[in-house]
Amino acid sequence: MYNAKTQPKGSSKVLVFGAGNFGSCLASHLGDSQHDVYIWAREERIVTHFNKYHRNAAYLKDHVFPESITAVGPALPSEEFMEDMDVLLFAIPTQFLREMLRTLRPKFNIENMPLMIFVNKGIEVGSNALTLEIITDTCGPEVAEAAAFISGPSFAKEIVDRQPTSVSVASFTEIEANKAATLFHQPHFRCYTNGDPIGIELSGALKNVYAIAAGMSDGLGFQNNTRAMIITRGLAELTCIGTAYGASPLTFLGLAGVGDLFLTCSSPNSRNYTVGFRLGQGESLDTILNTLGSVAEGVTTAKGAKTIIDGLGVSAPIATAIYDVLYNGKDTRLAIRELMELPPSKELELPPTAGKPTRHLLRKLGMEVDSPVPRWRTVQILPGLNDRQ
Ligand SMILES: NC(=O)C1=CN([C@@H]2O[C@H](COP(=O)(O)OP(=O)(O)OC[C@H]3O[C@@H](n4cnc5c(N)ncnc54)[C@H](O)[C@@H]3O)[C@@H](O)[C@H]2O)C=CC1
Ligand SMILES: O=C(CO)COP(=O)(O)O
Repeated sequence: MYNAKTQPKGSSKVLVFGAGNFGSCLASHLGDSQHDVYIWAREERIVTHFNKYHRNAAYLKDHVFPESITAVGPALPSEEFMEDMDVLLFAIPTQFLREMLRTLRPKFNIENMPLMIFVNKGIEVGSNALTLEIITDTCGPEVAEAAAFISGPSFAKEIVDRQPTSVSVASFTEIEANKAATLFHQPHFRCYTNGDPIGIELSGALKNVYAIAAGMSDGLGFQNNTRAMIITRGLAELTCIGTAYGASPLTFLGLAGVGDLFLTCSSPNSRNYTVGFRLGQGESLDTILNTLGSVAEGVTTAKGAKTIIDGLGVSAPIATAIYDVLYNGKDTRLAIRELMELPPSKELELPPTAGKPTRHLLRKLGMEVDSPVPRWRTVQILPGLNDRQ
């Protein structure tokens, strides 16, 4: 029977999966706050180099990590090692997460589960699943219900430079969101909790598609008016898609929604913006992806987003145009022209919150489907859930 491990009052033992930009950055942030941190990398050379020099040989190369952090891998950690952890933090791109969780699941002691935190921002290709569904399929509904999701305007490089930063921390289970927020909260890193993990996940995944659009516009030479239009109309699309999906429209006004949308649509430090910029400048998608050196989740997420948009029957012309540019060879300048030539329409018309995908997901999770918008309240009436420590 599922049981969440009691979290210690002071320092926690944290195992971070993924030694890319964001996994390394979060390991550094937690290591800085006196937590006992381990980082798993799948490349032997990264593990060896990290433990010798306290630097990551492939990502955030200029950063010196706290000496307290230990790199492990490339073999996956043992059952005993993971059971000893208070927190398992996943910073793995969405497309690889299912395989990773499937491999790890037999090593979990479900009766003594560490807090599980996920920071990836994407939709799985093929299944169109959010991370919540991937966790449900691989680890079971109780693990998914207790999982926490961190999202918001947070470039890895700026976090390690201790730039003041804020994020949303969401879970269906309030107590777990609070635990994750407490773990990360620092004077330079504020955490706000949120009870709509589906809305938070959709925000993080879809903003990447709009970041490609904004970059593309800049790459084509359009200026500030155009970028502001894309950000604002992107927010309207994001809110319509999310509301029809069954999330709270208010979630999209938060850090993970408009906050991250604004950040990634307006900075060349965003990989998704960069993909769009280079497309606008005339490079091919293959060349860009072969030389980017890091993941841009918006490229794969555009596929799932298109299927979700079509399935919900909502109007999302920008996301659809990006899908056509990426996968149907549509010319970037033509895409912008066609968007501009659309007939006038109402500025914001929220679809009725049918929430079919959310209802499907909640049923899979074994949760009550009494409201189209999931809230902590819904979770709290389930017997026993509040008793979890
Ligand atoms: N970099 C950033 O500022 C932020 C990134 N994120 C999200 O965090 C997630 C990870 O992003 P980054 O660390 O930036 O990506 P990255 O491209 O810097 O690193 C990717 C990591 O995934 C690992 N990886 C690649 N293939 C794998 C596989 N088959 N199995 C397991 N691991 C594999 C790589 O070894 C590497 O450690 C993404 O979903 C991203 O959207 C979220 C917030 C900020
Ligand atoms: O999500 C991010 C910052 O919040 C990082 O964006 P990119 O993946 O586009 O670099």
